[in-house]
Amino acid sequence: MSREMADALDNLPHEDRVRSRKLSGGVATIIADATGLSEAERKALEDELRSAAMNAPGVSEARVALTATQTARTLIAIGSGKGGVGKSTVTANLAVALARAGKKVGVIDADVYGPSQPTLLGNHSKPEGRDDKLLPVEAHGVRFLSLGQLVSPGHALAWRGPMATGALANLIDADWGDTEVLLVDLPPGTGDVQLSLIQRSRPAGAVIVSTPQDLSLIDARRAVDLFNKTSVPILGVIENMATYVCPHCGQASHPFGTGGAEDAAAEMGVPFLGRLPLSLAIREASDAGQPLAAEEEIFAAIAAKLLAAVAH
Ligand SMILES: Nc1ncnc2c1ncn2[C@@H]1O[C@H](COP(=O)(O)OP(=O)(O)OP(=O)(O)O)[C@@H](O)[C@H]1O
Repeated sequence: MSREMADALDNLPHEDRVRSRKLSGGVATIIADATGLSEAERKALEDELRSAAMNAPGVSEARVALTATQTARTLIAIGSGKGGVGKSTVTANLAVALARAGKKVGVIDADVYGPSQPTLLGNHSKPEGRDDKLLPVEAHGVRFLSLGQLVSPGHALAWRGPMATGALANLIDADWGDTEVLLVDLPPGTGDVQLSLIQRSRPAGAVIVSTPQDLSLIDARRAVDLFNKTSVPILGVIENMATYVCPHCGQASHPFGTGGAEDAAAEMGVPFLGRLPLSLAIREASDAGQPLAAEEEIFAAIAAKLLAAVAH
């Protein structure tokens, strides 16, 4: 290789990202580090390096390889055995708590029966597409995509297997950029839709949300079984709608019992992450799209436990 050629490849753009360069038989091979870049930025980096290399004397072909193209991202599935236990509410609050703890957080709302994250997170805008990929929208420092954004408002979803899986694939393969933790709000239940969604998204772990009473716990056990069957580790169980404190007299009562989910978690040998009260403030904050307006401390503690669980 002549001195001139070597110099030409020495003057590539994005020097800080170029890890190696080689010129052999007219073929330039450049390896660059694309850590943390979005899909569009990666493409721009690749294009600029290729055209700069092609302009170097003696180069007839340029190959550019990008490393670290996948950000190390932890996908966590949030499931429940049955509907209405507050899985979506817990997901939204947990996401914002994780963001406040300094994590780059995304939420995928895969609830085919009732995608509610746009309401819970208070942002009903539609995601745009770039390079054939969806760009998540943002609210409260959390990026999110919802199946609900893909249809017009008020249209019932209840998609069947292949359609749901296909739509979810678009959400998972979206341009999540440097997102570190991605929570997937699964549809309630343990049927085929859930099974294929779990297999498709291959989460690093799962969290089960349950109310404290027996019937809900039987279903929660089924959800645990489903994750065991698919070899997804259970990161823990969250008990929702436990104690109710009367806003007028301050007396605590337990409409759905209390402690049931903690006992069941112990019996199943899975961690217990925390307990949330049945609270008007949580319901009002959810309806208003203001997650963490209520019970911020409990959600922060659960988020910390969850981060510790995925670190192991
Ligand atoms: N701890 C709580 N205290 C008071 N209300 C709650 C609490 N958790 C959830 N809710 C309310 O319960 C209802 C159901 O919650 P949510 O939609 O999160 O449940 P879900 O398990 O995701 O249900 P589905 O999967 O069937 O949509 C909502 O109106 C929500 O505001």
